[in-house]
Amino acid sequence: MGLLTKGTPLTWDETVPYIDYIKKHGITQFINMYHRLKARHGDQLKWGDEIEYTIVKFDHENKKVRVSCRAEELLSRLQAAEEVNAMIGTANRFLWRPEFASYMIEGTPGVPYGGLLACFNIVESNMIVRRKEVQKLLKKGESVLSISFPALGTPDFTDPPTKANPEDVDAAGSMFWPLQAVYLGHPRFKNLSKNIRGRRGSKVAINVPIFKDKNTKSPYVEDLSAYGSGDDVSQAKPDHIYMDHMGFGMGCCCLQVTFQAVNVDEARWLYDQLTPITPILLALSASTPIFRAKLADVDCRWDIISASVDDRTPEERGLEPLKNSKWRIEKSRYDSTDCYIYPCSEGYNDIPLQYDEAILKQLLDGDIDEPLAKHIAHMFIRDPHQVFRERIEQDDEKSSEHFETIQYSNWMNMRFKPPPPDASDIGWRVEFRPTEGQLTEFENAAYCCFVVLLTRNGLATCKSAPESLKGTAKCGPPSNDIGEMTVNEIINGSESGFPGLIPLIRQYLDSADVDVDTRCSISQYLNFISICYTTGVFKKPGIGLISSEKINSNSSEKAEGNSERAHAFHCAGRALQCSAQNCQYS
Ligand SMILES: Nc1ncnc2c1ncn2[C@@H]1O[C@H](COP(=O)(O)OP(=O)(O)OP(=O)(O)O)[C@@H](O)[C@H]1O
Ligand SMILES: N[C@@H](CCC(=O)O)C(=O)O
Ligand SMILES: N[C@@H](CS)C(=O)O
Repeated sequence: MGLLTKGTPLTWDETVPYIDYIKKHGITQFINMYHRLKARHGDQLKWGDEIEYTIVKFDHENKKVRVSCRAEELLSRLQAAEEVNAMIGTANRFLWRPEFASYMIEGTPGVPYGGLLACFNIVESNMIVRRKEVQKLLKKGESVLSISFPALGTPDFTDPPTKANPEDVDAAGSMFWPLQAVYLGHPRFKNLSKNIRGRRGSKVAINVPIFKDKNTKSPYVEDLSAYGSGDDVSQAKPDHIYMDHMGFGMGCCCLQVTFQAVNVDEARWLYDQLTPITPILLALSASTPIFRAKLADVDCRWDIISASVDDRTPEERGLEPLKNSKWRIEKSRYDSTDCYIYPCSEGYNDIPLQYDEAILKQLLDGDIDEPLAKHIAHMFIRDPHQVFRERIEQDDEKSSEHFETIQYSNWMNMRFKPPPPDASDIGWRVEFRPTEGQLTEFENAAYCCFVVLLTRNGLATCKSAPESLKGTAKCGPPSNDIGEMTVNEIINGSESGFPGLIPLIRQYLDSADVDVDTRCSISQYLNFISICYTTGVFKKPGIGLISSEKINSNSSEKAEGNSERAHAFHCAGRALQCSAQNCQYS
């Protein structure tokens, strides 16, 4: 959902003179916050899921499904219940927040779950009732999906009807994506897309490999003349599905899980331990094989979102010699993490990190230890895209807004989240972000509980978090105990001796105090993940920490096994059928 403060948003050109100021103060805010909260200890394990939903509308007469752009109206009704609960002092069962698109809403449990294993038994039912809560407000023909809509950006994909206008700067110049499909109830989303375009110097270009069957022409070149011409289509590549707006990525649905750690050290350790799991969960949960109603040769949203917010200049992308930009940047700001942050993980950091020396120095001078300072400095190579005129001057002792504007627009597979400055009951957290939204509550609950259970299980065979960061000298060199395994072996165990994540979780449950009913629910989740067919999607997986370079190569190799997987759709017997032009339920 991101940072939703309000004010008069600056355009990209208006932002430029303030960039250095905002970064400097963002870092000061982080330093102040870190020292104020670093000793915070004893927070309970808490966790919660976030599901992004798409509202659709069926037009049975014309056999067509469109997205229904009613998020703002639905949210005002869903959120009204929160206000009433606040007045009468009752806990919320759910919380509802806006997301990028005008057809999307995000739902979370009203309060985070706690450490009891019995919580695993209410996750799915909370998700079921959460969906019902929305369904109650839907109009005839409307439905709510927790997967990404496959026909985004096709002509006539919205209800009410809208039309893209490449001349509209507010719509970031897209020839497919109408402004009305962006959530306009908060300036964040329109502003981000406009300013990403402003910084990049052109609209974003997303090219996804098309799936080729025997009838697909080779090369496959789409006739885009009905949409635009000249500059509008100049970035479209043959053999690819072309898209040109942030919404094609950010308008996809994901399932995220946030954990609260006992203290900052544990949060940093958890961040590192979960990082190698992220590409595996992305592959397992892959459920986005169709873009602009065309079958793609990838089945995840990841590369599409990554390209959809890629604000790097041509110089930063390596297309032109460096002249005005400071450096080449390897990746978009939505991508995988580049470094571990727990001190004992430092030996695994083998990707050269870019950072501004002055920013790193500011952090080190502010007594932030080196691994954390480098992580923050590396995030701060990105410029802010959401600056409000009234909020430039801030009290750096009290506010963390300049820090958060950059932190919340570094959309990485993991996020390390300091406690909010104004909420004393929330501790240091990490967010697990790669998982794709699934069609059913059962699947969403299964992936969510699986990730949470991994954190209970000492993250499989890994050592538990050392007691204190002061022990860094005893960390020792990086382990060589690394083997190559398929996802199937990682999940279910390998002949080479790795027991597998699911058997390890089962072992843990055998020794834990868990009631029969909860154990039964968890067993079904584990069985589902265990049998969900996985091919050797990764060439270089590992368990525990592996080098950060390997994690990144895993991410880029994720598409390799795709042709062997009939997309994740078979796992749940889904009935959504898509032709080249649109999607329908059979
Ligand atoms: N103290 C807490 N500990 C752990 N999880 C929490 C805590 N408070 C809220 N959550 C859970 O964190 C999730 C996201 O809540 P939060 O308000 O932090 O969102 P956010 O920071 O805006 O999210 P995002 O990073 O996706 O933009 C929800 O699932 C919620 O239940
Ligand atoms: N919709 C985005 C995530 C949005 C966010 O950053 O919360 C996704 O599918 O990853
Ligand atoms: N979830 C995204 C959508 S742009 C954000 O607000 O950061």
